[in-house]
Amino acid sequence: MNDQLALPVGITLDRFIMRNEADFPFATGELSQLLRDIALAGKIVNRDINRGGLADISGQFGSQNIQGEQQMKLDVIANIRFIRALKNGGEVCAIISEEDPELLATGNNKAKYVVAIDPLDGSSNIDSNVSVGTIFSIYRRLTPMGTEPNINDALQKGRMQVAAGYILYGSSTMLVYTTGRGVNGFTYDYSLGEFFLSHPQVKTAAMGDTYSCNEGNMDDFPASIQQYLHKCKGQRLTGRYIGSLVADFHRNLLKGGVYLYPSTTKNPTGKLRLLYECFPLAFIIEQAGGIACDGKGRILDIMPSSLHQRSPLYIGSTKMVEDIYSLCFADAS
Ligand SMILES: O=P(O)(O)OC[C@H]1O[C@](O)(COP(=O)(O)O)[C@@H](O)[C@@H]1O
Ligand SMILES: [Mg+2]
Ligand SMILES: [Mg+2]
Repeated sequence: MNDQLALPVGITLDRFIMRNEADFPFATGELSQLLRDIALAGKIVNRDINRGGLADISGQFGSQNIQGEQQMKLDVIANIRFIRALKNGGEVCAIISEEDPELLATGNNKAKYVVAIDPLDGSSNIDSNVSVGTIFSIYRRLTPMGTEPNINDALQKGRMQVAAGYILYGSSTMLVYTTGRGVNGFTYDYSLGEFFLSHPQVKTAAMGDTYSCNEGNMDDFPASIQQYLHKCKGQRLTGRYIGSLVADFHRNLLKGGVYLYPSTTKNPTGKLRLLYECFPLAFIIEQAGGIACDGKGRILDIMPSSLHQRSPLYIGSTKMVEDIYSLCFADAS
């Protein structure tokens, strides 16, 4: 009997986390518990998103976030769910969220970790039933345990992340993360309420045939990027742009490709935010064998100076990002 067809393969997220804990000699279980807290909040938000078209949670919330963006109801709901799960979990002393202007101290001053989070990525797609996501990044605090956390705990280089990941709410729901030992993907089985390992040790191709970019802004892009996009067309590469960073990133991660969000006149320093969009995805792509840069250097080497700092982002298959980088470099010199 071919049991491949009969039983779901892969171990549960919980068991995987436990096994991986053994890789860290000084592990105390706090990071494992924090990952479980995030997965639980993800399941709850997944349920909310599945109901996304129903009147009570669709549409705008009626307020703006610090980025000047209209908040969708699901932005606010997802933000509340994740902040509650992180506070109640007890492993996090401070949170940086796209939806909150300031650093949020959780009151767990004995806690070791700081989390930066984009509770709902792809907000412009929420009401049209297109894939959206959640992006998270985890650091060890710099201030002593037991004291009040402060902004320095949040303003660390991307290289200092101890873990990062995203949840993709798409045709299936997936959790993809790294703790610096490769990238693993888990698919949610609704009938069992469990995430199962479905994509072990994900590696991205050095060269892909897909580029993702909002070409509507083409005339605003730096000359080097316009040159690169013309080159992509010349090579008959495929243009794919969902408009949800997590979804575009995930496709390119699995199939090879590059995602570009350059600076524009509207966003001269880029649109995407370093702490809870660029840094976590850069950590994942580097663990999967790809790279991420801002046109001047590696994203993970940037030292942030503000919580909601933006950056241009070029991320994906190594050969494609290196191509962009050398054009940007030539343009700058
Ligand atoms: O509409 P644009 O300018 O192409 O921007 C789309 C990009 O902005 C984002 O929606 C920004 O993220 P949020 O939805 O979390 O604000 C990305 O997901 C997406 O890739
Ligand atoms: Mg986002
Ligand atoms: Mg968002």
